[in-house]
Amino acid sequence: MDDSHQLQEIRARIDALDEQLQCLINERAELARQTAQIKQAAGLGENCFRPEREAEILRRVIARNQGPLSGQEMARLFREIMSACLALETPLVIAYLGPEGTFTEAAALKHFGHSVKTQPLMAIDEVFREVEAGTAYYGVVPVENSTEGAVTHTLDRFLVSPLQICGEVELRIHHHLLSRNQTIAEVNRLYAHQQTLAQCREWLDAHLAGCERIPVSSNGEAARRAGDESDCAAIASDRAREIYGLHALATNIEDEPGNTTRFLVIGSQAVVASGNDKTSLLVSGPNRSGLLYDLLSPLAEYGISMTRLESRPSRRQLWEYVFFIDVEGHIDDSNLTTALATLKERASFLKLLGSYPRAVI
Ligand SMILES: O=C(O)C(=O)C[C@]1(C(=O)O)C=C[C@@H](O)C=C1
Repeated sequence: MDDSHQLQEIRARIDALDEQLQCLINERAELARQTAQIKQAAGLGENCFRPEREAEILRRVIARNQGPLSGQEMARLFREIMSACLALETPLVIAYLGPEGTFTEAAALKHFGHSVKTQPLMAIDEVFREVEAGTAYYGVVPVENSTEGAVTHTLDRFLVSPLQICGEVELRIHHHLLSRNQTIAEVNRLYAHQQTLAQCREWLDAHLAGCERIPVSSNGEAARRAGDESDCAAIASDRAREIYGLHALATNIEDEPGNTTRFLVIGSQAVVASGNDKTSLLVSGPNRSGLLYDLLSPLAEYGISMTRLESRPSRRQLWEYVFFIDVEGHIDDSNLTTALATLKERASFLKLLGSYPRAVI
């Protein structure tokens, strides 16, 4: 049956708009290329990625959006346009905790868009090393989960690394039970990252009580094994299911429906203020009564909101701790600069891990 006249008319208007959009996107790409030439001529380095500028653009897209597409959806489209524009300037290499199909890969692509070159590595430590060596411009590593708390490997690595935090990514985590088999009854062994096993504990106790649970380095690795071996399953993402050709025996098996993981973008670049930023610090002092109070009170005094506090063994002295603190604001904000000067006088060790834009998408 022929398409109606009305349908043809609407499609003609869509075609005309697509043509305009395509011209406008290319015009934008040409301008982005010019910004790269200016930055390079001014000796601002070969890395043209500007986290603060991207965050400002994405926030503006969301603020002015009128629908029917949602602000987040529109921001994701602009995220990809900027990613393609940047790829014309510098092909960014992003190292992440792999293998392919991990949530860290999804976080890296959410933050940088799909026009970057991703480099999967098998351990958090390797991601830090690759960025420290300059082989990758940035790295993406998990830092905390809303159900299970801190990723201690990442925190501990900041004690010795010269890298800065250049950004954060938040990702809703959905876990699926994946296998080559068609039924749960055929599954005798289960692979997943230790944190994932913990995030699905109640579901596993109810549905796979007798099954051996084997922690592995990542959910991507778990899915890879489930693709190679019979009578086993993995807990991993939908992307891992696609990559390793597995069946979903059960979907969304995480115990907490709001399960979210926060990732950090690490690099060697100090990021300029974007207008809505966070700053991360590492601080410690000799154990004494009131130490933590003394370290935190300058923040309260200067009206700085703390979004996170985590303690870890200092690894220098028994029962001495370092505190990882996230606050709102940028290090160039005068109240934060003053508060940190006071804090520094009271601490034996203070390291600024970086100021960076709050996650936008
Ligand atoms: O404004 C710049 O400095 C650009 O390089 C352009 C642009 C963009 O596409 O808008 C591209 C990459 C940067 O990360 C930020 C913005």
